[in-house]
Amino acid sequence: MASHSDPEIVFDGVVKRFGDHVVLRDLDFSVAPGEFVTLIGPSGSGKTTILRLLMTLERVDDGRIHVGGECLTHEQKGDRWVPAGEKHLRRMRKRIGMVFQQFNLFPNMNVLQNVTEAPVRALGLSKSDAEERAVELLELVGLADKIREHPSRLSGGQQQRVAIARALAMRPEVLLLDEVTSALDPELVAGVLKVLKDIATTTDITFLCVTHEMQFARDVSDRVMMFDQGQVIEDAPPEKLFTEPDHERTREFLHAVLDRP
Ligand SMILES: Nc1ncnc2c1ncn2[C@@H]1O[C@H](COP(=O)(O)OP(=O)(O)OP(=O)(O)O)[C@@H](O)[C@H]1O
Repeated sequence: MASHSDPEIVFDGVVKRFGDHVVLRDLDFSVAPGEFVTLIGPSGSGKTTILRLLMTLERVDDGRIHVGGECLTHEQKGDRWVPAGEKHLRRMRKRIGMVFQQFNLFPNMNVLQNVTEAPVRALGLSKSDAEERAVELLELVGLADKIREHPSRLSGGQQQRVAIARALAMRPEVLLLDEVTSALDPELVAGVLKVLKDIATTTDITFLCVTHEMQFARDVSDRVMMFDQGQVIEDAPPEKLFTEPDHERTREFLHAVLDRP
C-alpha cells in the first residue's frame, strides 16, 4: 500500500530504445502527490515517450516505473517480478488520464456521451451517476450549454475542454498533458490553459505536463524539468529555472523558445 510520503510517480533507471536509438537512458525522477511538474526540452528529446510509457502505450527496455506506490511496469508472480501482464496494466491504467494534442473525441457521440462513455464502460458507473458527474465537469470546463452538441459543432478549444472533462470523469490520480494547446488557434489557447490552471489549483491530481507554453509552465508548475538527450539535466522551481538556470543547455533552450516570434 502507498503511504502519504510515497511519491506519486517514480521513474527508476528507465531505459527506452527504438532500435539502436536510445531515447531514455537510465532515467530517474519522481513526482510528489498533487505536484504539477512540467517537462521541457528540445524536440525529439523523449518527453512524449515518458508520457507514453506512463500510459502503457510503450514498454520500458529496462528499469521500473511506479505509480501511487505500485509498480506499473512489473508485477510479482510468486517470488519473481515479471513484466506486467495485460490485466495488471488495465487496472493501473485506470489511475492515469491523458489529454493529447489531438482531442480524439468520438465524432458520432454528443458531448455528454463522450464524457460518460468511459466511466460507464470501464468504471462500471450507472448511466445516471456518470451523467450527473459529467454535467458537473462540463460546468467546470465552461461547457454546460453544449452537452447535446456533437464535437464537429464545437471550436478546437471547446473540443479540448470536452477532452479534459472526459479525462477527469475517470477520476485519475495522475493527469498527463501532452502539448494540449498545440493544435489550437492562438485565440483559443488561453481558455484551455485557464481551465487547466483552475483544475490544477483546486484538485489533488498529480500533473505531468509537456508544453511549449512557457508562460503557462511558469504560472502553474511546482517544478520544471529540463530534459535533454534522454536525461533530466536540470530540475528546479519555475522561478529559478526560467530566470537563473544552472545549465548552459537550459539557457540556450530557453533563449531559443522565448525569442521565437
Ligand atoms: N514508435 C517509435 N519508433 C521509432 N522511434 C520513435 C518512436 N517514438 C518516438 N521515437 C523517437 O524517439 C525520440 C523521442 O521522441 P519523443 O516524441 O518522445 O520526443 P519529444 O521530446 O516529445 O519531441 P517533441 O517535442 O518534438 O514532441 C525521437 O527521436 C523519435 O523520433
